[in-house]
Amino acid sequence: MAKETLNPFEIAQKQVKSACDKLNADPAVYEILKNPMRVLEVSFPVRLDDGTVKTFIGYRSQHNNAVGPFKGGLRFHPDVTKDEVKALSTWMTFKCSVAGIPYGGGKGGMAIDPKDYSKAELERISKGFATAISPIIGEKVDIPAPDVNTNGQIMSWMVDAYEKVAGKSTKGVFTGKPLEFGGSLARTEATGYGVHLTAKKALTKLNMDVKGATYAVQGFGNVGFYTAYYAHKDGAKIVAFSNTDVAIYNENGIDMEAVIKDFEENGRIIENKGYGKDITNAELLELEVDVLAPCALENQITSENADRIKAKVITEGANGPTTPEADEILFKKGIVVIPDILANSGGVVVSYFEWVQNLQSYYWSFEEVQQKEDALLSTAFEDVWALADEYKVDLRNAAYMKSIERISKAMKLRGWY
Ligand SMILES: NC(=O)C1=CN([C@@H]2O[C@H](COP(=O)(O)OP(=O)(O)OC[C@H]3O[C@@H](n4cnc5c(N)ncnc54)[C@H](O)[C@@H]3O)[C@@H](O)[C@H]2O)C=CC1
Ligand SMILES: O=C(O)CCC(=O)C(=O)O
Repeated sequence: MAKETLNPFEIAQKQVKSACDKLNADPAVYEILKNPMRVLEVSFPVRLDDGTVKTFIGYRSQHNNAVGPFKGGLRFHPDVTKDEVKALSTWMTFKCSVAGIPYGGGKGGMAIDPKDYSKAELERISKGFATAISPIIGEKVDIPAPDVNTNGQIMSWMVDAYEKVAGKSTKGVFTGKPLEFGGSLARTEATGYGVHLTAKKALTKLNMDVKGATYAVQGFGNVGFYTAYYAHKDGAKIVAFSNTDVAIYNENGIDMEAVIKDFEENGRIIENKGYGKDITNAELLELEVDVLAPCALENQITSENADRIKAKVITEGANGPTTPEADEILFKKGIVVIPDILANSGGVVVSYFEWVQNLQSYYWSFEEVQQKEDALLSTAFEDVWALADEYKVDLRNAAYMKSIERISKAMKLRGWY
């Protein structure tokens, strides 16, 4: 057997190829979808607080815009590579399509750790990056948003830099903005809300009740926290969570009211304040739970550990946490994997709502946004579940198949093949 690849772009290509084959799609469809349409690498100088100048490298990958403008986040993380950004942009194309929103896929990033810089430096870096990619982004062209280690403040700096280049007010060029600056209610909560919503739907399909269902959540940032928050709200028992500082297990259920207070006060969980016993991140993945939610980074569930996973449902908050080899093992074990492009699509869905509100300059209530998110995700989940049933494939293949049907029609109508 060939050695398992952990290169996210090779993994993304494998996933697209697998679904194209299962659909018996015209060979031109994979030929077009296997590569991003454009990948921009930029290098720009920033003056640091000590007076020295440092050059930063950034990427923006635009995978496919047959359905609509490119859309997807910007990541600031030391491990960012061009191939990672290409993979993430590929996943965005299929994510937007499976959710039924009018976008293609894009993604960008820089290999930096924001913790290494002062707030003033981070502002100059963010504005420098936005200016450097400004020739290829725009409200109707490519609309970035937050991803790992980026947030509403960073989006606001980027809007400011972009508007200076564009010479006009155009807040809809970035989403994930703070409320006071054109953001949408329910965007902060949106991804985790959807990650839990899709898990709840899978539990129902398995005739299991969400009340009392046990959850383990790996990665406790924006996505992981709100996944646990909404699961807790629905009566589930959060037995474990982790981030880069802690990994905690409590078989009786973690005191979520205390954790929510801690998170809201500090922006993250820095230490284990008696929430349970310390475990490792690897142990968390292998716990006997009803729902496992990997909400951190890629390649967490591989052929190395897939056999030891005991969860009944895996809901992928993160992008790319499971390799294709692991998928096969999990499918054989009967574990339901709700793929990233479906499970975490709530974020881009509400980014879409933010963009629509920006274009109209008319803003909706929290409830209205969340109801609309619920409606889109529920339809997508049911469609993907039915397709998986029809073709006897896993939900990942089914989600790609549903997307490819839509994208290939748009490409055909445009005369691309
Ligand atoms: N923020 C959003 O709206 C969306 C995010 N995603 C994906 O969700 C994932 C998480 O993103 P965010 O929550 O936004 O980022 P974040 O920066 O808010 O949080 C990331 C969390 O993961 C933890 N983490 C990092 N490496 C880890 C490891 N090896 N083990 C355990 N924990 C680890 C960090 O400590 C932090 O708690 C990423 O894959 C991202 O692409 C997907 C869809 C939308
Ligand atoms: O909100 C968005 O536009 C993009 C979110 C994103 O980057 C993702 O879904 O991975």
